[in-house]
Amino acid sequence: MTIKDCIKNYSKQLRDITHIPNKEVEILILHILQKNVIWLHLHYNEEFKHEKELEKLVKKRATNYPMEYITKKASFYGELFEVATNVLIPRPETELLVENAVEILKDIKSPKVLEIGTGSGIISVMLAKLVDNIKIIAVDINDDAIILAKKNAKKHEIEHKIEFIKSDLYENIDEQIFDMTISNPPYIANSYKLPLNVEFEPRSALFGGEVGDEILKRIIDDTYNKKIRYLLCEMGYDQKKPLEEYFKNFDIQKYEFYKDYSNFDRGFSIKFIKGDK
Ligand SMILES: C[S@@+](CC[C@H](N)C(=O)[O-])C[C@H]1O[C@@H](n2cnc3c(N)ncnc32)[C@H](O)[C@@H]1O
Repeated sequence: MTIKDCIKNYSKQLRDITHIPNKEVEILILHILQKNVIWLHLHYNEEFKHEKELEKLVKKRATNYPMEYITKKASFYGELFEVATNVLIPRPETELLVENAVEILKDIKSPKVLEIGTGSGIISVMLAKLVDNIKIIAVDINDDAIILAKKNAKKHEIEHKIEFIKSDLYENIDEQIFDMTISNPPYIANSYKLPLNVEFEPRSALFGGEVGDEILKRIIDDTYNKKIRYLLCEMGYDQKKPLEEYFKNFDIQKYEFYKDYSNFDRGFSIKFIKGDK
């Protein structure tokens, strides 16, 4: 069968799970051949010699298994990152968290940042690439995440700017001064029924407790107690109201919520008044 016929035939099996079945079969073919799109356009009519492998991958994808876990790649902020099973796949809305952080950090000379829940390392790697003289400590409770994040830091040649530590929130971080804590923590309520494709991602990266905002609140408490000036977090679309209420417990100079690309509330930045109450 030619590449063109393979795309036509195998895309039928993906119609129920994606609105771009042809494109996805193309990506799987390119993944098998380790070639790029330009190559594909020049070789559509050639025979495809790896049909068995393609059939296997299409079958897997038809179960809603994420493409990124098959290709082991995801793009974030216009850059390519490695992904791995048992670590959350980067989401485009998290780019807004990075963007907001860069806006604040560009006015701080040699900023020191703590990232909680680094996952694949996308946030810390992008900050390291975009902010001059930055130093970052990035933590996660998941060993696989730490391994992957280190790989991504190396791939982007900024490993000297980030120290990765296995830690439950601030637990293994010794007393030191940070200008900012940034986090995209797990924030979904434990009882929430996940879409099928998300079921393949680690629960520890997604679920934040009975209500969903428990880890977010622990991060707010600890960041305030550590006297860190800025806190930037991603959050669930329905968490603005309860979090705004929670902010009343702290001395805050200013806070702002931001929306995602679909116009849902998606995160916040807090500037604390440093020092004791
Ligand atoms: C929503 S994922 C975010 C991953 C990555 N930063 C991103 O934006 O794609 C949350 C991450 O927090 C980590 N995590 C969950 N609970 C944690 C805790 N108590 N302390 C540190 N990290 C935690 C998870 O392992 C996961 O990697």
